[in-house]
Amino acid sequence: MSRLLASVNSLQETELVLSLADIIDLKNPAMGALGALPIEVIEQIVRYVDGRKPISATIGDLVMEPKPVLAAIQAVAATGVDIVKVGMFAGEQLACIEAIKPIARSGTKVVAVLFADSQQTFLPLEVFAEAGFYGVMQDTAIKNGSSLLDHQDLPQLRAFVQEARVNDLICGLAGSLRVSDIETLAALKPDYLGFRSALCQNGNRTKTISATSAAAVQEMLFNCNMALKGALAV
Ligand SMILES: O=C[C@H](O)COP(=O)(O)O
Repeated sequence: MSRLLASVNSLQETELVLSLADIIDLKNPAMGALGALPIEVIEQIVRYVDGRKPISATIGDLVMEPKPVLAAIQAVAATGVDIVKVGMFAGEQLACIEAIKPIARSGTKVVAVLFADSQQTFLPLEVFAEAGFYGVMQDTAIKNGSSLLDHQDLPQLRAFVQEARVNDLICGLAGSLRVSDIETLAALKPDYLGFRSALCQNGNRTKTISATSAAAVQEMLFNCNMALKGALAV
């Protein structure tokens, strides 16, 4: 079953999705694909959620330089979130992975976010597994309405999910996903599907979350999971 990751930017939005989402993802969409929220806001939401759902949080759209990336991960992890999401933006990716390795291997759950719309070739996922990362996800860096499926075809995404599984990495798919993409992507059985745009008013990720849109996403994913479960049982 694929779980629902919902990206929120405030306590109010957290309240709105708490019962619908499986993972509460904290980010500031106005500051980029993985825009970071202020540490105080993350702390406030961690206190409010109080363990009822797992929480992930982003460190911002940072150029890959070991020192600032590591410092940002440590600051976000110290808030008590369960998972820290780190975008594999341009820069010294391998040096950053090496710098993250000691904290990832000693228990900080780090998820590497790979960008399907970037020109860079993905590193083999075993690099992240070897460094102790908790998981990997695909997302899009440029939020112009084009979705993950505009950049990766199904065989590529299926191979990504399988490669993650073989390497014991939690695997997520996101990138301006629409309700109509859910059936196709849930069939690949990633651990979670991530949403922001589809939850918001008019599908605009910088607007606030609409309860109706969030419910529609949750209902579709629930129905697809149930159908897949039924198909397995037959
Ligand atoms: O982690 C998931 C993202 O927040 C997805 O955002 P998006 O649907 O606007 O691309």
